[in-house]
Amino acid sequence: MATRTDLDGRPIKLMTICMIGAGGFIGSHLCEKLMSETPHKVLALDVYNDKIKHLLEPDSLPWAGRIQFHRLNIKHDSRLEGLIKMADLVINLAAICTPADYNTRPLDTIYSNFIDALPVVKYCSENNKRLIHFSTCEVYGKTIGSFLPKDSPLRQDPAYYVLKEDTSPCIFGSIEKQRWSYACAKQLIERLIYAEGAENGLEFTIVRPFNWIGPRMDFIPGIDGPSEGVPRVLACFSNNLLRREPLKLVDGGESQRTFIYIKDAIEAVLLMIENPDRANGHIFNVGNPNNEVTVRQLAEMMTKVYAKVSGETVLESPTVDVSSKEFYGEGYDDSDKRIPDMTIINKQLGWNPKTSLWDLLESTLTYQHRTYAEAIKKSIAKPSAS
Ligand SMILES: NC(=O)c1ccc[n+]([C@@H]2O[C@H](COP(=O)([O-])OP(=O)(O)OC[C@H]3O[C@@H](n4cnc5c(N)ncnc54)[C@H](O)[C@@H]3O)[C@@H](O)[C@H]2O)c1
Ligand SMILES: O=c1ccn([C@@H]2O[C@H](COP(=O)(O)OP(=O)(O)O[C@H]3OC[C@](O)(CO)[C@H]3O)[C@@H](O)[C@H]2O)c(=O)[nH]1
Repeated sequence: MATRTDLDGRPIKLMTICMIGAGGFIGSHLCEKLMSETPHKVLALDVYNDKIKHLLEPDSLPWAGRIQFHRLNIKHDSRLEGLIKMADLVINLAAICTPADYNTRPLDTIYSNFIDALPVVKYCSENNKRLIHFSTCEVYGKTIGSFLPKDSPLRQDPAYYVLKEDTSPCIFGSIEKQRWSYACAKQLIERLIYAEGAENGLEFTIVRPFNWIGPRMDFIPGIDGPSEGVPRVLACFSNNLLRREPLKLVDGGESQRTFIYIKDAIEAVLLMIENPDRANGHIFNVGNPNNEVTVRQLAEMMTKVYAKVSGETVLESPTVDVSSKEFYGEGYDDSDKRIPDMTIINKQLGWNPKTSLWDLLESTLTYQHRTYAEAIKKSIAKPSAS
């Protein structure tokens, strides 16, 4: 490999990266990128490795020896500190991060996103290890604009809805709206990391992903995950399309999101990894402000794209409305709108997202169809045991 240089033209030092949560959606793409495009070593920690199996086997892979999987639960495993000590950089992705869990398993959610992350921060601080911690766009909660009257002209003013790392407030609902257990736990761990930086000199970067989507996200219920499980919206809608069921729109599908292709987002993370002088001490929004849709529009676009890639016809009634209480249960609430401000990441790393929503859905739904269509057909054909 030719000498690789950072954004300031300096040679990039070879690193050993301890990646916690490496077996998940983002972790699998980050491992893939690090193996195929860099010479860095990865200590991949997770409870599962199904999504990175293709990187671990067979032994003849060009990167064999550069990625090592350690099956462990960071809640209770004495190997964690030793693995952190072996690394130059720690990336923490481990979390419960599916909204269906926030109001139904609030304790697990708070423990996972705050308590379980504490030893990671402590070991990094005590051993002078750089930390890239994955937080979330949900720390912003609701927009200021959502509290204005529906017909207020101020709702059109970006000052009332664009989310900025250094100035936007974090607006959550009441305590009984347990949806916010996740955002609140993520906010507190961000504050703790920031304080470790300020008081003890911890070198850190905090990433706030804005709805990264793509292949390998979550699971398809009844195929590679529990039949009653509720994954994030991409997998929910993929599951509906694969089964030829109407897509379920929660509370009318009026919430707005900006979706970014996982491969664009991973480029941003690689820049953070390899440009510590530009990334340390910063909190970065990572999203695609150009890909904003309502959830209803997302459903309509996914329906069209799926018809194109599968060759199947569209259902007569492609969507159905459900209440959030019916779909998620008591205590659900929602972020109304999520547009990331890109000033800081642009200035520090010169990064911009590239892929349009249509294009990213086309490649993702092609993957979903290729990976799951046969398995779903078989599962439907199989008479259920009664
Ligand atoms: N995907 C997104 O758009 C998005 C948006 C906002 C925030 N995030 C954050 O990014 C991170 C990764 O998200 P993802 O989408 O890849 O989720 P994911 O669920 O696919 O990955 C998380 C991984 O962490 C592992 N994990 C959880 N608890 C663990 C423990 N105690 N010990 C060991 N491993 C454990 C899980 O097994 C899983 O493989 C999370 O912190 C999440 O909050 C993601
Ligand atoms: O079948 C469905 C599933 C969901 N919805 C609605 O879609 C919106 C988005 O839902 P989802 O992708 O599940 O998650 P959120 O965007 O609300 O939250 C995530 O954002 C980042 C992260 O931190 C980690 O990924 C997580 O908290 C939402 O409005 C659902 O109600 C639907 O209509 N139908």
